Amino acid sequence: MEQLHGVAEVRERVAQWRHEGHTIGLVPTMGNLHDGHLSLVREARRHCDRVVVSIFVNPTQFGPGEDFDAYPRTLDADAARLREAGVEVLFAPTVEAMYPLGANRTWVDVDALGDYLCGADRPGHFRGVATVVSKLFNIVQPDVAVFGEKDFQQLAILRRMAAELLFPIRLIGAPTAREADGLAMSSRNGFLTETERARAPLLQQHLQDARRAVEQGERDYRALEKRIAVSLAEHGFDVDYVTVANATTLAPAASEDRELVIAAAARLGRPRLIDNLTLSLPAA
Ligand SMILES: Nc1ncnc2c1ncn2[C@@H]1O[C@H](COP(=O)(O)OP(=O)(O)OP(=O)(O)O)[C@@H](O)[C@H]1O
Ligand SMILES: CC(C)(CO)[C@@H](O)C(=O)[O-]
Ligand code: BAL
Repeated sequence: MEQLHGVAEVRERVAQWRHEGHTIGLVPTMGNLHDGHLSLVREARRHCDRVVVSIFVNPTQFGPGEDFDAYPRTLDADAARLREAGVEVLFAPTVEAMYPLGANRTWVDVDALGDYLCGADRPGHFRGVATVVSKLFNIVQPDVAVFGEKDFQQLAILRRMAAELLFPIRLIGAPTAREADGLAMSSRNGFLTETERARAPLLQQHLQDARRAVEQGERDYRALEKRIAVSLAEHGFDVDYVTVANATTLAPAASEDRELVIAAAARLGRPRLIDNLTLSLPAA
């Protein structure tokens, strides 16, 4: 596995691969890799014969007071895992490489989809994500890019961005990898204390309770969201949101919507955890 830090080096390697007739998959990450990330690598491998994983803790998607400085940076351990997984290139750029003119003035901002869920609590977050992913797409120019469904809103925004900006890249969503007790894997789980870690699967369990209620006919989604949020708070979560949303628009679901996503974000001690479930209701 090659470890590249410069934009020009990556472009050169990709040009060589193209010349040799290879297909290229990209898996963008912020590092501190876990089995969820490796499942994205395996998915990329299913579609392409050359895989690039990027590791970049992108400053423009963190708001003031968020954990940019504290975000775990474990490049050597990550590189070892990727080498073992058979990845061809690890692209780990510096901030200067990704933002060559300093403070960024060119932004990719996807309207509307960013207004809900995490977008409401993290203003500017998805603008930072869409901008940096555009830069990565521009550098690597992959055939396929793989993202996790754990970040459901991110995936929806990036799909829209790729379609509207005419990136000739197929975006693939990969299912959320979970610990044995159902907790969605996340780099930030490492910040949980032992007691918090034992409680953390309750987030997923509450989403399953909500899904069961909807399957059994509950259509007062606002009341359901409130019930779930109150119960999470009683279990020690500091809830940002619990939302039953339209899976396409991400707006709060109406009773006639059929494709739903039930999503939540809540702080448990230090980290903010997110999770979601999707649900298709039969035509009314
Ligand atoms: N449990 C998981 N299963 C599948 N994909 C995941 C999982 N966790 C993260 N991903 C995906 O990996 C990619 C990189 O995410 P990232 O590096 O932010 O990891 P993370 O563990 O989500 O970190 P954090 O939650 O602390 O931001 C994203 O596409 C994300 O959706
Ligand atoms: C897609 C991404 C790598 C962009 O920085 C990040 O938002 C993430 O890790 O999900
Ligand atoms: N996986 C989401 C990236 C972030 O929380 O900034």
